[in-house]
Amino acid sequence: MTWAIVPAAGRGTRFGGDVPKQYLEVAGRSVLAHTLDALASHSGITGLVLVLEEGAAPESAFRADGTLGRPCLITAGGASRADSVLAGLAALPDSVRADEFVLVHDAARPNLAHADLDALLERGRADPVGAILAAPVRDTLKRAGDDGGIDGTEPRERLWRALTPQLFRRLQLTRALEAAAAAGVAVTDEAMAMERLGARPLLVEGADDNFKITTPADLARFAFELARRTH
Ligand SMILES: Nc1ccn([C@@H]2O[C@H](COP(=O)(O)OP(=O)(O)OP(=O)(O)O)[C@@H](O)[C@H]2O)c(=O)n1
Ligand SMILES: C[C@](O)(CO)[C@H](O)COP(=O)(O)O
Repeated sequence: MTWAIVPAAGRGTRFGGDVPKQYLEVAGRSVLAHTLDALASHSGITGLVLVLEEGAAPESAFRADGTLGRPCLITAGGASRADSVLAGLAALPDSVRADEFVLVHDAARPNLAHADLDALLERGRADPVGAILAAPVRDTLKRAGDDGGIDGTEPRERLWRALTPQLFRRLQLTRALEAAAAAGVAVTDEAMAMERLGARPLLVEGADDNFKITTPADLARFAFELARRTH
């Protein structure tokens, strides 16, 4: 069984608007509530650590009536996603051993399928280091010039898009994130912090529709995907 850390302390600046995107509603529930349910409804998840912006009201985040059916601890995040993940790691119960795998999943990725979680947990736990869900790049990649013209085409062989959840051992991930912070390196995912220390986490292919809600178009896409799945 695995604890899940859910970084949800972002402001959603690229999305725009006054309400951070994780609190916007789709089908009557917040994006965050959909994400928490996707995790809490999986039998392999022991509990969740929800990382919210300092001072955020948990009740505004999700149904606070305990209907998740799993322990859900709440802690304050930090200025960066990495800071928030470190806060989530520190908030895990003492019962979560240093060598125990924990997973980190973006609150902004509500469309997580249990089949992907199954694959990550099974293959990640069998790896010495851990694993991440990822999707192979399938489009041609262009490098842009300052004038908006194409400077060139980048080789896409063996390029993958990192998704979440990402699965690593509690102490190893904590130390990797702390080392990156101490070196002044802004890591954009957990794997990057591990890679810096020479680790080679396993890539586990995940569904393309486990996308991150970053812009309004992504929210509309999630609403469509949810309607398609539930009707
Ligand atoms: N200081 C931060 C920044 C981000 N996140 C979380 O990390 C996830 C992925 O980050 P992103 O999509 O970049 O969210 P925001 O930082 O809110 O978006 P933006 O960069 O557009 O402001 C989100 O669930 C977000 O809430 C966090 O917990 N703490
Ligand atoms: C962790 C992540 O979702 C993997 O793709 C991504 O790096 C988050 O980046 P963001 O800029 O914090 O959204």
